[in-house]
Amino acid sequence: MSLLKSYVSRISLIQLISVHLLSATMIVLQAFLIVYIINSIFLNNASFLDVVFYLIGLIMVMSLRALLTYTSGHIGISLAKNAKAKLRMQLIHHYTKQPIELASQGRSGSKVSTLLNVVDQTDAYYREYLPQMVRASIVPLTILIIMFTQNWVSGVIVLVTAPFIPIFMAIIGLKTRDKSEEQLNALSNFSGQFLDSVQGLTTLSLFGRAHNEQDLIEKRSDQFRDATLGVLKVAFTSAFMMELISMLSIGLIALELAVGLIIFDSILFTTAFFVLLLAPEFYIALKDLSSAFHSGRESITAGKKLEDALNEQAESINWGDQTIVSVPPRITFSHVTFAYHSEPTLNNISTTIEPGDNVAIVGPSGAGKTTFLHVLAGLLPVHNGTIFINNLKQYDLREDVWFQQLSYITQSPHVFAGSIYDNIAISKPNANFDDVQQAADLAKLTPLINSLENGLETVVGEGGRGLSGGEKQRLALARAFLKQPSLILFDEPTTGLDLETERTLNHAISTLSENATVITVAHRIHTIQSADKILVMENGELTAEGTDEMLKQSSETYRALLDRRGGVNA
Ligand SMILES: Nc1ncnc2c1ncn2[C@@H]1O[C@H](COP(=O)(O)OP(=O)(O)OP(=O)(O)O)[C@@H](O)[C@H]1O
Repeated sequence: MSLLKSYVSRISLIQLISVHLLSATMIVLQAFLIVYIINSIFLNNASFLDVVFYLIGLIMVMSLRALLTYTSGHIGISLAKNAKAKLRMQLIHHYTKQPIELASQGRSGSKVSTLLNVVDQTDAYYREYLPQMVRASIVPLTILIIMFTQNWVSGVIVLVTAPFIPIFMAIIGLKTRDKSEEQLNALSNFSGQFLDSVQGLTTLSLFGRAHNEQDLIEKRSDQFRDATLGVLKVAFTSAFMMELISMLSIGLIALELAVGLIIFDSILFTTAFFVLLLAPEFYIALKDLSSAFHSGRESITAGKKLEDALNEQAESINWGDQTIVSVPPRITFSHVTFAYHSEPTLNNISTTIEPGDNVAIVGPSGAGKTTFLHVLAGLLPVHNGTIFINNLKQYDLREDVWFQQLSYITQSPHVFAGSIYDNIAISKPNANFDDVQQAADLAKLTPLINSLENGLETVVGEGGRGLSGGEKQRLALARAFLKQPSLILFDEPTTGLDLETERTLNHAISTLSENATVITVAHRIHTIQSADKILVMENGELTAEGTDEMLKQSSETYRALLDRRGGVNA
């Protein structure tokens, strides 16, 4: 609730209050003019000319009322538009700021659903709930005061019956809160299931599970339909109850007025008529509030969900404002520890990597090699200890300065939906066409590009042409050639690449390493043995480091690793 409220500006609130104060005045004026005109024509036998000014006045009041209703709606719509845009920006900012450990936890489908559907559900709060709340706190009160001044008995009837509407609203509100939470969860599950299934369709088909997944999607879709119908059921019951209460109340007022007018002769016709015209206006304002309250409840639930999503916190890195003076930098790990959960994944790691070094990280699966690269890259925060870059604490550096120095070639580089050109240029936004072409050439992408009808402009990624594992690696290399980083982190593909791609990779990395430090999670004997320094990791610890020659003598684990790769005597 407070999140949604925080997007309501004071100016919009003042505008809404002014519009509804004016609107309340118009309602009273309209009833007065109708009573006056009818009384003049039917009881005082006035001519058309006698009342023509009042008629013009009535038309103007009615038009103004319509204009005020439109203005109130317009304020609500622009409030909703601005708030939704800000909410989406806040969410995107939050998601992009999340360290990869948190980013990889949540399902993408549910995040997409939060960003699109849940934000959309807040719409009703600004468009209906808020304007109606303002209206309901001004219009009924004004009418009630006027009624008391005219005929206190009618005022008392309204005062006694009116609380039933908020009481019902509160009961229904409690019921809809659970129902709309149910509906939002069902929608989020449905979206998550659908996106995950589409993304994993190949795997599912290979395991013959596509039909099971289809059934699951159908089940989730049914759950969402049932939850929606549940919400609608409550909404219809609520509308029926509101209608009943207001009809009975207006009937009661009419009866009381009729008794006063006909039997006791204690009330004037004009007063009775005036009160009778105002009574429905009183209940209309409350009924509108009740239906707005219903949509508002859904929005408030959505707001809570958004608040939860925004409050989902993981330790993030607070970067400083220092720059790197000399590149490639000297990198020093001093007692660095990192844990995804309770057990440390990197445990008390200390080592120094000299500028221009070619370092290989080896170790059994799950030893923490990739995590080492993530932590050094600044994608995961160090929990204990410090990484020094040229004697400066890493986090004292400016974030953009640090990432400017870095290229990280993962095992499966991401290909964005866009042209090959855009996918390469992403690493250096101000690059010109020749730079991009040269980078593609150095990464040996040119034969592929030349074989395509649209060349560098060929659309790849989602909605475009697919790329093979080797082609993705070359694309990542082209990004690195374009960027010319001073530090290259490379997670060597474990899957067998064809000889040509492997040769290209070797050649490209050695060209890039002429002006950069290269740290590779290495799987191939050649990479390991040609490294200046090898780090041996086991269970998150750095158990040995040195050259191939040194480690063959001193490290049992290293010998075993080489042995398994058939390279102990290489
Ligand atoms: N996002 C994550 N959340 C929780 N635990 C994780 C996460 N990523 C990795 N781990 C765990 O951390 C440990 C180290 O993983 P890491 O990927 O760094 O190992 P690795 O040495 O690179 O393994 P491999 O050679 O198989 O790629 C593993 O036990 C892994 O299960």
